[in-house]
Amino acid sequence: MSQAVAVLGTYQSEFRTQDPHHTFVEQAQIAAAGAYRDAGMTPEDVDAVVISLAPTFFMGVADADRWALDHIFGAGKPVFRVHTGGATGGSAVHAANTLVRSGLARSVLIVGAERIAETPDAQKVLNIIFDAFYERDLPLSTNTMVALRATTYMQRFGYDQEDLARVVVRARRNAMNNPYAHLKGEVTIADVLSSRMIAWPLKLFDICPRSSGSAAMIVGNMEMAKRFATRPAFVNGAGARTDTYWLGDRMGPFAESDIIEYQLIAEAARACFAQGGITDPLKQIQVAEIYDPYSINSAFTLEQAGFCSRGMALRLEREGYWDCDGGAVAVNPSGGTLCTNPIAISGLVRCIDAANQIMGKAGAMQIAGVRNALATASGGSAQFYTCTLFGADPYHA
Ligand SMILES: CC(=O)CC(=O)SCCNC(=O)CCNC(=O)[C@H](O)C(C)(C)COP(=O)(O)OP(=O)(O)OC[C@H]1O[C@@H](n2cnc3c(N)ncnc32)[C@H](O)[C@@H]1OP(=O)(O)O
Repeated sequence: MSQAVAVLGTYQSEFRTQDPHHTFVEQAQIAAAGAYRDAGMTPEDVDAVVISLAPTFFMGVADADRWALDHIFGAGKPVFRVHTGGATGGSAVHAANTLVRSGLARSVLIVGAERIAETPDAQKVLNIIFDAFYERDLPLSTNTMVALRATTYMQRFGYDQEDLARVVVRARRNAMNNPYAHLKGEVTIADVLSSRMIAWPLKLFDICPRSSGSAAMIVGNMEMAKRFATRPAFVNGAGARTDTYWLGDRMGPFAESDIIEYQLIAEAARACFAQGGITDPLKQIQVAEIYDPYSINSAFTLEQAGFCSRGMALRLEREGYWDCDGGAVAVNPSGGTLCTNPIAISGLVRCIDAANQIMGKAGAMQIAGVRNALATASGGSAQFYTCTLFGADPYHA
């Protein structure tokens, strides 16, 4: 029988544009030590390490995971590096979950760090994730790619830039309660609409910043949970799906999936919810930490994951459906990826914020009575999707 998997400790740093006082390995070590401290554990209590690390170009060192290994207490243990673009942190949690659930490890440290803003123009680096022959010269970047998706979605469902702006206003307001958030503050719809145009319809405030910082989580089996945790969160579902590399095969009448609406996240969510006993996400999930690097992204994910029907998320936003105070589901009490995006660990931070809600450790972000919390991630230009469900009790499907 598979083992129940519990979150035993978490750590995240404050996020900012640059962190000139620490190297990448120092950031990673601070996070690992922080998670050990939080769990009351030492490195000897952990059997394996998963490193959450997206493109290493941003660190200026090839294979920065190797550089960090000694500093995160990884030497002498099995170590796995995971990389699925923006979904990296979600996939890293899934890898650790698999190691513990299968009985191969009693407990696993997941750790990573990011310093994307040290690259003068991150979009030039992000451009090389696209196919060299057919796509790269278009020219695509994450900003233009998502703008393409946003334009089509808005046209399909009749939305305007104000609908996008409303998401930003909620995210920045929520982030006021998050001591670790990069961008926060009370901004108005007018502020968002008048911010600098980057790629129509996305303006500066519709787009995530480039964030530096680090994060870590320790997961363990029931025996470790009894030793080290008084109120653990349980990893009750881990669903993931991967799309083809080729953008052209995800568009048009003959496409097998729809890149515009993040169709594959529906399958990832279905698999995740089936494992965790969720049949009606809107009724059973109290907090959703959605990976939303752009104001448009949470709409795709909420719809595909079954919180509302297609094309409805931004209409429900107008009615406060996703608000922390009085909404149907508290979406991104942390402010989400729109306020903080350290790509290599953004998915991990979503998981930490969701798990902390279950463990009652979310501080000023805490939502009352959380029994189930969802964390999502997407990356590699919408090629990889992960959904992770945390619960207050272990669930056996
Ligand atoms: C879905 C996936 O596949 C995976 C993904 O996650 S896709 C997203 C990946 N991330 C990105 O593509 C990064 C997107 N962001 C950017 O490209 C840039 O931040 C930007 C074009 C929006 C702005 O660039 P810029 O003006 O050169 O800003 P940058 O040099 O980063 O930062 C300068 C200042 O602006 C601030 N800033 C950056 N982005 C901001 C934003 N969106 N709103 C408000 N302020 C912002 C920074 O905090 C910084 O202020 P401080 O110096 O006080 O720290």
